[in-house]
Amino acid sequence: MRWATAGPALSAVRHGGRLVGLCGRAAMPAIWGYLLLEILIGTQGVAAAWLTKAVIDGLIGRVRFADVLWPVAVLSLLGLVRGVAPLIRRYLVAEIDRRAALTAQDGLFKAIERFVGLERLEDPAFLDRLRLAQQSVFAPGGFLEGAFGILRGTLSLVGFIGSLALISPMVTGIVVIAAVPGFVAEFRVSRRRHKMFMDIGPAQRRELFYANLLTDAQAAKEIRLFRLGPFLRGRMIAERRAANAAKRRLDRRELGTQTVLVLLSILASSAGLLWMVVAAGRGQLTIGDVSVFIAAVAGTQSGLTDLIVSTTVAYQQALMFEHYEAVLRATPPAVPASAVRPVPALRDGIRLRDVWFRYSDDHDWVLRGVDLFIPAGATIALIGANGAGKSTLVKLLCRFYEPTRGAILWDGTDIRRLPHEELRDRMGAVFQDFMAYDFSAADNIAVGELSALDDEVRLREAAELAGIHDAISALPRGYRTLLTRMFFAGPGPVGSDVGVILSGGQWQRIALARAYLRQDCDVMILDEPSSGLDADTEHDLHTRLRNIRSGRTSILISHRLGAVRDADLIFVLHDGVIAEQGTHAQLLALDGDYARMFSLQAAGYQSEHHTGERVG
Ligand SMILES: Nc1ncnc2c1ncn2[C@@H]1O[C@H](COP(=O)(O)OP(=O)(O)OP(=O)(O)O)[C@@H](O)[C@H]1O
Repeated sequence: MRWATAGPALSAVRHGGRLVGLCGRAAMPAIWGYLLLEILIGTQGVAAAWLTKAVIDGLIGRVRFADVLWPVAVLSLLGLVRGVAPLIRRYLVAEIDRRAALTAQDGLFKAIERFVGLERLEDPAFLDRLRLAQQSVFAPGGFLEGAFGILRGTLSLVGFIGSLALISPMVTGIVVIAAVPGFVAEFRVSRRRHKMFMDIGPAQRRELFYANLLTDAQAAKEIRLFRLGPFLRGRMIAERRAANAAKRRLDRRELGTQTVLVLLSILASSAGLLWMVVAAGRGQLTIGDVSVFIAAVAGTQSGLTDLIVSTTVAYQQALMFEHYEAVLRATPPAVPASAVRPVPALRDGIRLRDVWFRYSDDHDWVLRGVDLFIPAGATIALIGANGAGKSTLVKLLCRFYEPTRGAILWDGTDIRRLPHEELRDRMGAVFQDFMAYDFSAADNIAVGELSALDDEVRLREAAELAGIHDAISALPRGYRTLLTRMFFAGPGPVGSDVGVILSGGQWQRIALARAYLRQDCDVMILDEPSSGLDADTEHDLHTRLRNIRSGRTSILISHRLGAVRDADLIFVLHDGVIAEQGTHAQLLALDGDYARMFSLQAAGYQSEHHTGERVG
């Protein structure tokens, strides 16, 4: 993967434009309001200083009461701006932040959906980047706050520096020059902080992993039985300590730099005030001038600090947004709906032509030139030892990975040339590691085919076929019962129902019900669909599947050879190639691996049967 390599400052400017664009798309009216307020806030300080001078000079010059009344009235109005504008600004900032973060988050997850396969989600470097990208959904709001802070600071500075320059160009020069090291130092710290966040990313992700593990109900059994708590907690704390050490180093450096800068700035303003006392003593300044001078020195200093802080915030957020942009760059572009051609129904069959596959260059080959043909309408079985590559092969069929060499042809067309979503729409599957979602029973079945989400009849039909309807009906809220104890079923804790936990076999039936929702699909993949089922249900499952799927293509993976013997074709995967293929009878006659495994399993059942008889 190629990440951006442009200089940080340049890329910050580039990202800045995009961040503002994103904020604009999310909350344009609020941005205009915010801008107006910043202009008001940025200019009111200078206006107040000059109005104060007018009042003081007017009073000393003994002008008419009416002549000082208008500056006093405007000063009161400015007081109102000073009091209320920051409150409204806070609301607008929060609103822009919320909206922009929502837009950014939506964009990020839409981009993640566009990944065709699983490789990225198994790449630690990408996952580190993704975590930072998730954090950077708040960057647009933060950047705008920084950018508008720069505007506010600049407006205020122009006014104060101008006022100061009118009274003493020399003092102005000293105060401004004293601020330059601050800018340089803050930029450096920002860059270091950004790099530090990238460096500690993996440690933070591991810490989160341990923290989640320690509170995960599923992991709790082993954690308690094997007394893993202190061990995992120790690792979690070690990761946190490592991250803390990196943060502490930077904080100390920042503390030192900032202390020096503050001293420099105090020195500059003290020099200015000293000059003012001398000049006022010589009668070169009026009392009004003195009041403007004092306000201008303070205003210039706070304006410069504001400017430095705002620039740093904007810069940091822009750097942070690089992660967001990098994830978006890594995703394939969205395909316009008009350009998508539907995948035609399978007529002839699926052919794997000399398929080689390994998960990455660092991994061994899993498949080493697999050639096989799955005729349309046939039930084929895939068998082989643990790790032989059976699940990998079906993952390739679903385009979760691409073959490293060779091709998979859908009626003669390379599946890489077919739109992956349409291809997957033609498939149903029960994966070996199917998901148990923390949803209701209805939702857990409907995930197999979302068009059935609110269709109780279809959901019930699928559940009946999978033999789980009765169990679901008996739950406290039937199909609406949550199949988790992570959440409340109702809106709040008091009086709300909590969910239930299903058994492993019941979950397997839920997964089957999902697949039944797609019973009309072209290709059904069943990867160990019956491993958790009792003997009766397993038999029932295979009979039902045979009847429902009769005439449709099915791929069955199972270690229980009794379950696959009725398949039209059985493929034995060994050492990354198809070592044997044929019907059950043909493979028994061949007397190879299949025959050996089958007799071994059959002998196991036989001996148990005999042992049982003896005991009985
Ligand atoms: N995502 C992955 N990344 C790297 N290696 C993987 C990945 N998934 C599987 N493997 C490796 O690929 C090989 C084949 O695994 P696969 O799950 O396809 O085997 P299988 O035949 O389905 O095994 P089983 O009968 O145990 O389910 C194994 O050596 C496994 O370690």
